[in-house]
Amino acid sequence: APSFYPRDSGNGTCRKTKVAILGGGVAGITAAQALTNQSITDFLIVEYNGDIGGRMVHTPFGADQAGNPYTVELGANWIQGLGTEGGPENPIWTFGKKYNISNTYSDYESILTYNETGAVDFTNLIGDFETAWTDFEQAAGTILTENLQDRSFRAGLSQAGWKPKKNMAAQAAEWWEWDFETSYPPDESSFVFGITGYNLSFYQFSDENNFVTDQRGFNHWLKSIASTFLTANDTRLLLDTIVTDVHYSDTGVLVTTEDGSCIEADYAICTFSLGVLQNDDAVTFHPEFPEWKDTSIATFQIGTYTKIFFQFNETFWDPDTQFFLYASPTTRGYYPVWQSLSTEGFHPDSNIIFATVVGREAYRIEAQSDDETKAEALEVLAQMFPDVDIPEPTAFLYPRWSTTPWSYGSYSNWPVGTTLETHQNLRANIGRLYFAGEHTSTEYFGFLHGAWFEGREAGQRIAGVIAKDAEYGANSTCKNEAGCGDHVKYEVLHGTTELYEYNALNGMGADPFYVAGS
Ligand SMILES: Cc1cc2nc3c(=O)[nH]c(=O)nc-3n(C[C@H](O)[C@H](O)[C@H](O)COP(=O)(O)OP(=O)(O)OC[C@H]3O[C@@H](n4cnc5c(N)ncnc54)[C@H](O)[C@@H]3O)c2cc1C
Repeated sequence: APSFYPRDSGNGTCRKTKVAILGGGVAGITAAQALTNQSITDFLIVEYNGDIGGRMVHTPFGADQAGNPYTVELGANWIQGLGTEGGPENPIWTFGKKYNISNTYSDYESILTYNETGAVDFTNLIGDFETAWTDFEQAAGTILTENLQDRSFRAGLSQAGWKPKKNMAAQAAEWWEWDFETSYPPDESSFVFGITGYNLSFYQFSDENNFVTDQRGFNHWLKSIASTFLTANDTRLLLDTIVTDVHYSDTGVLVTTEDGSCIEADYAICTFSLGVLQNDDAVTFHPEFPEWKDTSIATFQIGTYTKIFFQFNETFWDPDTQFFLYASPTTRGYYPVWQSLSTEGFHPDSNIIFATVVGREAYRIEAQSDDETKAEALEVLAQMFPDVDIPEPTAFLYPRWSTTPWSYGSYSNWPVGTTLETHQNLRANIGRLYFAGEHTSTEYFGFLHGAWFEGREAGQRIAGVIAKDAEYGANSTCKNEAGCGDHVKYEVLHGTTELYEYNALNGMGADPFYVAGS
């Protein structure tokens, strides 16, 4: 073994495999499927939790009339951008249909607005924001085409005439349109890549978002896919196994786990979240990452998106409305969106509603106790519904994504002034260590489908290079659009992204210029 490998601690030797897949979320399972499809069955999936699915995770909550709990999603909940007849389709939508995942169209027009005095209609501001969107998306297109400097989403908005300033209703409308999706404020988000990301999911596929209500859990589709190539107690799936160290080189990868065992692999695919990669206490990589990789990990952002669930003994809000938007008089993003599940198509008569907070408010709320959060949220409901004597919830819970040790955040976002080169360095392999996950997706970062495409890409790249090395070799076809084996990477980063760089080698195989209705 290479000299940097730690000596075997026990009397045994490390378990050996061709490909170690680190993480059993969407990217990990899709990578395993891609390997299987190319006849590479010698792999191991190493997963922290007792189940696969990663950030697509559910929990029992509250009780129905028969006393059985509902299933609610703590992480991913929507299929975002479905697809059109004959057009490209979001793979999550394809599998959702295939495995009969129950879901309901999220009607963003089904919204009532509130402030601290109760119901007040400021839906016109949502309309104003959307009018500005059609203007500023053109400006982003110009920046992209002419290789100009990126700016903040805030700057883009302002130049299109959208200036919410201290108007808290306008701030709430803006939060609803932007932060709710990206979990970052416009001030901290890239203008150009905010627009390309939006276009590639919502113009390329479709502008529909369908909310999953399946009582088997959203991840049922992923488990169904896994069951096509993993047997019931497949010894290639190592659950409840925490990776602590990864030693990598040009010849192999050694993975050590908390229980003291180790895996020696020819290749590895690390699908850990950007939050895990950024956290010094999570997993240690040996040698330390080179400057180009380290810079990209430090540059991109991982947000926090927190859903706070309540069950009451009655539905005191309008049961026919899906969304309730609240404008706090003092704090942007303070319990801003409430979503009813006690509504036709969801879980009618369940008396369940949940609030969503993101970013700094999410950090604040995740750091406080359940009781503190419950009291704040009930006070907001009392302002929204002044005629209602708000009852104590019969069930209450929320996850703490910002401190979850296998995720450290919810999903990634691109900050101001990033380039495709910076992001490509997040994707690129170092020696035999490859990376995949929602955060490595140039086209669909933040989404389940981003993780799906990137997992497949990593599996195909490795399968391709193994086939070449096996020397059936020179003529074997590389089943990967962007090539097999090593990714492109950039030791020196340029200030902007040239138009020709929008290509599959940099993860942008699709056209970033999708426009509404295309
Ligand atoms: C609150 C929230 C809401 C979201 N909403 C949506 C949505 O509505 N629609 C949508 O498309 N996307 C949504 N997303 C994003 C979506 O969940 C992710 O893009 C996707 O699940 C990421 O998959 P992945 O395979 O890249 O990463 P992960 O799912 O994080 O998989 C990585 C795996 O690695 C494991 N792991 C981590 N550390 C270790 C370790 N040390 N040892 C062993 N294993 C380890 C983890 O347990 C995990 O299973 C949401 C995410 C969150 C958190």
